[in-house]
Amino acid sequence: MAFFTHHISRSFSSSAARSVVIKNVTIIGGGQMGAGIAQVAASTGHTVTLVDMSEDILKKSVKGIEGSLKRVAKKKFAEKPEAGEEFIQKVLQNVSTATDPAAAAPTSDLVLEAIVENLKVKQDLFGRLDKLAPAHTIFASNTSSLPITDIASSTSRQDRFGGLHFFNPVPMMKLVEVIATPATSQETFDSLLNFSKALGKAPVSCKDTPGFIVNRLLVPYMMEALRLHERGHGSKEDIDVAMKLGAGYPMGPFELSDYVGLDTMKFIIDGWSEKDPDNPLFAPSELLNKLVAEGKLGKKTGEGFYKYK
Ligand SMILES: C[C@H](O)CC(=O)SCCNC(=O)CCNC(=O)[C@H](O)C(C)(C)COP(=O)(O)OP(=O)(O)OC[C@H]1O[C@@H](n2cnc3c(N)ncnc32)[C@H](O)[C@@H]1OP(=O)(O)O
Ligand SMILES: NC(=O)c1ccc[n+]([C@@H]2O[C@H](COP(=O)([O-])OP(=O)(O)OC[C@H]3O[C@@H](n4cnc5c(N)ncnc54)[C@H](O)[C@@H]3O)[C@@H](O)[C@H]2O)c1
Repeated sequence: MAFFTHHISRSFSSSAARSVVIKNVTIIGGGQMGAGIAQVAASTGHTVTLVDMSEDILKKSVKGIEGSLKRVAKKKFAEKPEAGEEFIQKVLQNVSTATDPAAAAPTSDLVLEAIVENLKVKQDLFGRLDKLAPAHTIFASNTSSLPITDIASSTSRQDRFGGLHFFNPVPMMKLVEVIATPATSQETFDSLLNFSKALGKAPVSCKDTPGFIVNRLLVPYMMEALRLHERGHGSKEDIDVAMKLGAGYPMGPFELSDYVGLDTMKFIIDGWSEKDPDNPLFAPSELLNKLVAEGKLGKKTGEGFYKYK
């Protein structure tokens, strides 16, 4: 517990009494992250509406949630498969889907966005949501790299807007970065923090700076691995083995890039490079650009640096 208090302390006094208790959640974007967050929120007793652009995508999202729940249940209820099946059905009952945010936003305590990593698209979405959601509803973004302040600027509720940055795969990764902008109220921050804890996650507090904590360190490292390979200084297989066995990472940088999604990697590095073109840590990679142009986006499309069946 000391861990939380140490990391979460902020510079102004707490007024948690007035923070919103988050029960009904709308998650926009049913991709790897949105589906994972929906799963964890539903597993911890929240009512979730998952929103994406088509019924087909949503069917795939729910199938993914079911598959992941089976993996969780296999371990959690190893001795009692019937209890595992009951758990899966109970969790799935907490998840409904919609192709229009208007279906759920009016009754949501929290609207969390996990759509494509594009500022304009995120701003348009929140601008529209601002008119649909009641005053108490908190908005949050799962962005990897964009300033929360910029995303929030399309709404009239900057005080009820923050960042909630989850990690892939959401059911397994314990960390959530909770981001307050200078305009985020203490009540909103407390609500997001308490929500993260209710999901069983370990939250840390981050300033609204590019990449927050993890990505500011992790993405330059992953890009540096690409550049090392591009210079001919190591095969991707050897670099992956080296970082797993020599540095204790669970995945090598190429495996992890494929896992994150090469489109997301490119969005992140292009955005940072545009803002800080002289920073060599943000220099683009021709190999990454080529793979993305070919639609090889990593595990989610079946091929990236490696092939997946
Ligand atoms: C860019 C963004 O903004 C920020 C980010 O997210 S950066 C990315 C952060 N993520 C990481 O760094 C992930 C690094 N990788 C890992 O931690 C591990 O490789 C891993 C947890 C993904 C998988 O573990 P690993 O032991 O390597 O592989 P694997 O044998 O497939 O999985 C072990 C168990 O984990 C569990 N598991 C893995 N993925 C799961 C999922 N999606 N759902 C449920 N359970 C899962 C399962 O119980 C699995 O056992 P099973 O195969 O019997 O079902
Ligand atoms: N992949 C990661 O490791 C990771 C980790 C943390 C945060 N993020 C961030 O989370 C967000 C989503 O990433 P992802 O990996 O889940 O991407 P993804 O490509 O797997 O999924 C994105 C989903 O959003 C949907 N979508 C796009 N625009 C939409 C809109 N206007 N309305 C509704 N749905 C829309 C797409 O159809 C797709 O299903 C990005 O901002 C990314 O930077 C990614």
